[in-house]
Amino acid sequence: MKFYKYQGTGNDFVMIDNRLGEWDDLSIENIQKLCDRRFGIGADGLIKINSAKGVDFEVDYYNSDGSKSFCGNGARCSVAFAHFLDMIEDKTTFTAIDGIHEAEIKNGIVKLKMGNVHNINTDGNDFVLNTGSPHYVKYVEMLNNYNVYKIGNEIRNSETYKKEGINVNFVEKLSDKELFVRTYERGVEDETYSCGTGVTAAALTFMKNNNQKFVEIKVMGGQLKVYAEKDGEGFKNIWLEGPAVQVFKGDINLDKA
Ligand SMILES: N[C@H](CCC[C@H](N)C(=O)O)C(=O)O
Repeated sequence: MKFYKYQGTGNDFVMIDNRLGEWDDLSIENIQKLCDRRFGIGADGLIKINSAKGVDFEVDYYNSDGSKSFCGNGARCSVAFAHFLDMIEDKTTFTAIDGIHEAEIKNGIVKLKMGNVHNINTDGNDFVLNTGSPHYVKYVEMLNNYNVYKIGNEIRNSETYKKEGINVNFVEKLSDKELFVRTYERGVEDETYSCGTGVTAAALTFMKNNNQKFVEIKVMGGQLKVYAEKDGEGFKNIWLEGPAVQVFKGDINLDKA
């Protein structure tokens, strides 16, 4: 199997050009093996780029445990991959598990339009919302020293959330214009260096209390930007912007993975 390895602010993916459907039957066990950081290629997730009617392509995302979801950073990397394959120029429309997305790419920076968010719920002093995947958002102090794995794992597996699972984001306000976000990701079952839908969720919980339309987000793997407009209790015209990089390419014999 020919693969490409991409990363978006440290959230990393095995990327496969599946436009001919050669890997439609890729098993969950094989996806887990390919994502394994000791016995496989190693990644937070695997993405198949499929052909799709009426749009440029389909982004078919799997977490490293084989579960499916929408992935913001993965979608951004998919746009960079499609551009690399000369499937698109600087603008695209594609489909994913949560619906149709527009995106733009310029000099390796991908700007992805996220789905609208109709409401932000609360759980105690914390927030719960869906930005294409489900997110829990908790504001904390001194995030650098915070036990993201322990607390994130506890919330993700709590009575309320354990059935469907939820991504758990910890947020520290650095200034009126910048947040620091660390995320425990469902389906990876660990902290990742960046979570696109997660930083979007964090940004919206921040913007709901002020009139900003832009937030800079520091993540473990770099910097992301989120733009959004208030729309009643929710937000519309939400964009996630940041780098997407092809790290290497290769061939792997699935039988031996
Ligand atoms: N683990 C997430 C999907 C990937 C989200 C994250 N990698 C992103 O960039 O949005 C979930 O199961 O909902």
